[in-house]
Amino acid sequence: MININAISKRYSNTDAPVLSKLSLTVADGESVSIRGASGSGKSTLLSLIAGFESPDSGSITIGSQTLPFSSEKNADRFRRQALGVIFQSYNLIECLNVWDNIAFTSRLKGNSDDEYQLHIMGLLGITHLKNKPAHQLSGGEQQRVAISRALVHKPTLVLADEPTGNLDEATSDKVSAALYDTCQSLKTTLVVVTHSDDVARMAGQQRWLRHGQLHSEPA
Ligand SMILES: Nc1ncnc2c1ncn2[C@@H]1O[C@H](COP(=O)(O)OP(=O)(O)OP(=O)(O)O)[C@@H](O)[C@H]1O
Repeated sequence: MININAISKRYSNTDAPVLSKLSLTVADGESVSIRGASGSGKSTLLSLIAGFESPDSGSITIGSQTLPFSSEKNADRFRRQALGVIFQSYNLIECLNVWDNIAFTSRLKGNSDDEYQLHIMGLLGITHLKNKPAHQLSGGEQQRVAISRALVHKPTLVLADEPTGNLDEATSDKVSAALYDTCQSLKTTLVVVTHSDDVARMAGQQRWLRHGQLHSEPA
C-alpha cells in the first residue's frame, strides 16, 4: 500500500511549487494511472515515491516503510527488495545482453527464476532477443527489456514512467496488458505515468495531475 499525505515540492528554479499538498492512497495489488500536461510534475512524483528525492513537507509511506530512508544503504536495500522502476530512459547496462539485463535485480535479490523470466519475456514478446547485446536494441525493444527487468524480481511496488512511449499501438496494447496483468497476479501495486488514454484506462484508479494536485477528472 502507498499512502501519500499532503506532499509539497518546489525546485529553486520554479516560481510555483511543482507539487502542492498532493495526496494519494493505492492499496496492495491496485493500480493507478496518472496523466497530466508536460511539466506538470508526474516524473517528480515518481521520483519522490522512489525516495530519489524528498518532499519539502508531507509524508510518504510504502508498506511499513515511511520515507525518507534513514540511510542511503537502507534506501538501496528497500529499492532492491520492493521496487521495480521503469524509467523514461530505460537505463539498461549496455555491455550486457538482454537476458542478463533482465536478471540483474533478481540475481542481486537472490530470487532469480529462469522459468519465470522466460514467461515474462514471452508476455512482452522479447524471448527471441535473449542473447542480443543491449546496445543493439531498438528503443521499443529496450523499453520492453526495462519492463521485464522491473517485473521479474516480483517487487511489491512498480513505478512506470511512460512505459509504452516508444511502442506502436498494437505492441503498446500487448505490453500494457502484460504489465497490468502481471502486477495484478503478483498483488503488486502499480503506478503508471502515461500520456496514453488507452494505457491509463486499464488502471483501477485514474488521476490527472494539474496545479500540483491529483484530480479524479480531466480538466
Ligand atoms: N531536478 C530538477 N531541478 C529543477 N527543476 C526540476 C527538476 N526536475 C523537474 N524539474 C521541473 O519541475 C517541473 C515538473 O517536471 P516533471 O519532469 O516532473 O514533469 P512531467 O509532468 O513528468 O513532464 P513530462 O510529461 O514532460 O515528462 C518542470 O518545470 C521541470 O523543469
